[in-house]
Amino acid sequence: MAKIIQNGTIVTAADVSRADLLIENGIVTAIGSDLLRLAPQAEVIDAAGCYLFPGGVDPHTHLDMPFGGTITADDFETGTIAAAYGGTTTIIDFCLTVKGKPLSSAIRTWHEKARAKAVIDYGFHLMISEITDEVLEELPAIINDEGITSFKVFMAYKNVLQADDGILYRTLLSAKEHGALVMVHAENGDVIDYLIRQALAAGHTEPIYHALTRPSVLEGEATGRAVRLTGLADSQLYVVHVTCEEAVRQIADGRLEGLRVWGETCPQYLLLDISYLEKPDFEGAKYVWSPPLRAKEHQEALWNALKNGQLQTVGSDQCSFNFSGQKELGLGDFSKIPNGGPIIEDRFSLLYSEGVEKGRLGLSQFVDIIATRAAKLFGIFPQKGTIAVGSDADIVIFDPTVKRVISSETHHMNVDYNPFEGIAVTGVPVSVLSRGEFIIRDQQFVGTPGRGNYLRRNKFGNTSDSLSEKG
Ligand SMILES: NC(=O)NCCC(=O)O
Ligand SMILES: [Zn+2]
Ligand SMILES: [Zn+2]
Repeated sequence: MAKIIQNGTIVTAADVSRADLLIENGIVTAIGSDLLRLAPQAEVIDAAGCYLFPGGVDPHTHLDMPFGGTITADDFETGTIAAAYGGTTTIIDFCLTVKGKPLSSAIRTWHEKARAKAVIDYGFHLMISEITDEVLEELPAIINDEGITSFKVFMAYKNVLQADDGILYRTLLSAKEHGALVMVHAENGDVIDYLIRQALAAGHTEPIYHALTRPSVLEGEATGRAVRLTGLADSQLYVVHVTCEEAVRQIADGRLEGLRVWGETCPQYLLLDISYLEKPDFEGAKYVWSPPLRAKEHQEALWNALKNGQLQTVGSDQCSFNFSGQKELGLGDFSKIPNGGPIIEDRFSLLYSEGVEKGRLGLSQFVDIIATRAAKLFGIFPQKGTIAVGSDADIVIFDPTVKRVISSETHHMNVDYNPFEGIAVTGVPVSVLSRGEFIIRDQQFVGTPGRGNYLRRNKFGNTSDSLSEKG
């Protein structure tokens, strides 16, 4: 049945306007006033006092993923339900390949994990565990047949996932040739490996040593190396989970020179700092991410970089492990703490509350960062990431006046803690539509697992928007 959303304020990355929306067959078909003229039978939804945002696009999630000897606590069902509660209607999840096996078998596995469970639409990046000649040969088919047009290469996690510079360079060349975007985890894995072994040999086993063995200079160095290799290959690069001023500077310098380089940060790096890793009773393990949380002054650098466009997106890097039984695998050895945390639900609200409410970001800038830019970079715009005639009706009806306090007692992620426990946020996604269907209505989940569609993404540079993607 057609729907009309009335009396809301529509916010896109381009403008803010008071207008009504007509939704038919899952698509926005008109924006304006007096829309009942066009669809007299439509269900009318009153959004007075609310913003209408495009559904969030989270470009960085790890659901149902084996990592560090365990498997993430959230799968495609719990993870996407939590995402929906939080105002995110599209995710791009990392399909982890298996060493020695064809890429296509990992992709099959990821489809099986997602198909019957996802409640929102989803695409895949490929997270390549080992890049060999065979893997490089397989990439063009993955891009063309699967619509997977971005690959993550690791410069860290030595002896597990790390690729060397030659491999990164060849991946950049292949991406340029076939129309893909290379994503990079930029930390100097060789030096980190040495520092970890030194720390453990000296008997330093606590969570704080996770951060102390991964100093920001090693993220800056690796980021600079990746940016320079991208320039040499005349390719395109997206640096995931940027945490520090040194890395921002490398990305900004590359962009100033006209290189096709973009950067993502995450809520944890904007809001939490290294002191959290020193919490007693091993609680610091809850705050173990790679790269790690940094000294507080880096937060200002990241906010400024978002504001002035040096960084373009905020991903959740959702990668949840329970404290009990999972993070605890690192008791007695910080290097065995599974990396990552549960953020998929709170990414949208945290960025609104800490960004827009606190005057760090404008409304349209918020939409660009939370939805539009990722949709453009990853080849799903304008189907996703905006409110426009012809776009999917993925809409968040957002009340900017309601306040709530984040807590694991009330969150919907399948995990026993929340890293933002006790933080108050202003603004709540009251109702969320995905392709015109309510999946959250009045803060209650009303969707169905399995309704989410797989998104076959456009090649990099294949839409007018990613071609002109400079800003
Ligand atoms: N970021 C993190 O700590 N965990 C997830 C895996 C990754 O993105 O490197
Ligand atoms: Zn990473
Ligand atoms: Zn990640």
